[in-house]
Amino acid sequence: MAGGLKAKARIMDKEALRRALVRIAHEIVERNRDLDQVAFVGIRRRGVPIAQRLARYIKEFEGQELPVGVLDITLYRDDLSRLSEQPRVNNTDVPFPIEGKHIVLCDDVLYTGRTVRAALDALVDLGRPQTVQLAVLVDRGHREIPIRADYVGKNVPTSRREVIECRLEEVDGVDEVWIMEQP
Ligand SMILES: O=P(O)(O)OC[C@H]1O[C@H](OP(=O)(O)OP(=O)(O)O)[C@H](O)[C@@H]1O
Ligand SMILES: O=c1cc[nH]c(=O)[nH]1
Repeated sequence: MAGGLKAKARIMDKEALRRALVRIAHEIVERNRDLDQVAFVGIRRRGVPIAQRLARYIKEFEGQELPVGVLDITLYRDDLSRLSEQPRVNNTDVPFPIEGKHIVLCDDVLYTGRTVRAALDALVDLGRPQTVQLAVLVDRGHREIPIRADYVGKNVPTSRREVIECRLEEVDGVDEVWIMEQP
């Protein structure tokens, strides 16, 4: 649980989370007729299991295995100077050409949009995709730059004092989404 924050409400449980990602997987298939040109890129950390799960669902429905890469955007964040941690070693791992591909960029929460902006910077350093589409589990609003998601698991109106906490089995040992607030 995030330090100093109080749990306010659980807004998604394991089943709701599964249903949201299954729906997004179907939407991706519907929107991308040339599925063999689609690849996933997850933003570390929790965007990675989301990308892996979407690829797994598409394999189950369509029998098609799609590549999954990992983007570590720490060094691209425009608020890097405000982060308390030292910049981490860049753990980006996109082991396929993104040139001409339809890239589905995945993250858990979309808030100001600055993480996604940084991810776009990191992506274009790797090549020139045909399109970049954005999939997020939760869109909580409050954008500070003109970024929007193509696929949204759940739109959650929030106040700025609140924080959305996505917990995923692969990282946190449990699948659920909470609204947290300052005490
Ligand atoms: O739209 P933004 O304002 O950029 O916020 C969204 C980002 O914030 C969180 O990451 P955070 O930097 O908190 O690190 P984490 O992945 O360790 O949770 C979340 O995972 C998103 O990547
Ligand atoms: O509420 C928020 C905002 C940014 N990142 C999160 O994970 N939650």
